[in-house]
Amino acid sequence: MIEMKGVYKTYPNGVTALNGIDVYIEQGEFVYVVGTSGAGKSTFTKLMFREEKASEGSIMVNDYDLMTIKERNIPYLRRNIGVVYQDFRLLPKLTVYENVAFALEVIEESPDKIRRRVMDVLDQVRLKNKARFIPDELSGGEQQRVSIARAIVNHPKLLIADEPTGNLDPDTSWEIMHILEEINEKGTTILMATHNKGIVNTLRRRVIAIEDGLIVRDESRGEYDYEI
Ligand SMILES: Nc1ncnc2c1ncn2[C@@H]1O[C@H](COP(=O)(O)OP(=O)(O)OP(=O)(O)O)[C@@H](O)[C@H]1O
Repeated sequence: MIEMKGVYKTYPNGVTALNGIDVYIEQGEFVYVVGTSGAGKSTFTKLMFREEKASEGSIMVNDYDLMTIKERNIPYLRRNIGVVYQDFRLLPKLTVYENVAFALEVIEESPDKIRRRVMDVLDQVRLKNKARFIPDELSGGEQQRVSIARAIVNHPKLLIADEPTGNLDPDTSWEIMHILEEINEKGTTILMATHNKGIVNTLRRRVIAIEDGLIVRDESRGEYDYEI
């Protein structure tokens, strides 16, 4: 569950990226966040895992109050949130297996549990056969699937994807979308910032449009509605 009320974000350089956001997202929803470049989409998503802190307003994510959360509790908030980026952000010297296991090792799961869970999740993104490869030996779509596996290995309630298909060709982008849909069907909330008109207009879901730091449109089964 995500709830924002009267949320403003002004960066230290004086740029106001969010201008009074009110939104409620239920557990299990699939939401696209659309808007022109610089509209505030990334800022909106970054507030949810406390990558950035709001300047004003209230934000609740999975029962955490993000305005009052203590620094030492932020890692616990983040255990329930997976994040996927346009540029994958894998560790280049680690194998596929190690990139995914890393997220569990830092929370000190037992080796047995780690092995089982990593192979399960690699199976889910159809990369079990490439567990020993390093990122450079994979295609862009495969790298993005590793980054999705890493994001969901801990069973997060929320998966944030910031332009996950931005660096991929159309076929590969659809592959990624089908995986995100499967993850959503298992109950994970998905929040996806995107410029991909074809995907938004085909795979109809809730669309939140942001312009100049404000939500200007919020429709279930909405449209992309921009030229780019
Ligand atoms: N760390 C930062 N410091 C200062 N200003 C920032 C910072 N991050 C973003 N901004 C500014 O905040 C505004 C919103 O940026 P944001 O990245 O949220 O937009 P966006 O909608 O995600 O854009 P894009 O589609 O290009 O990724 C822009 O004017 C941007 O320059």
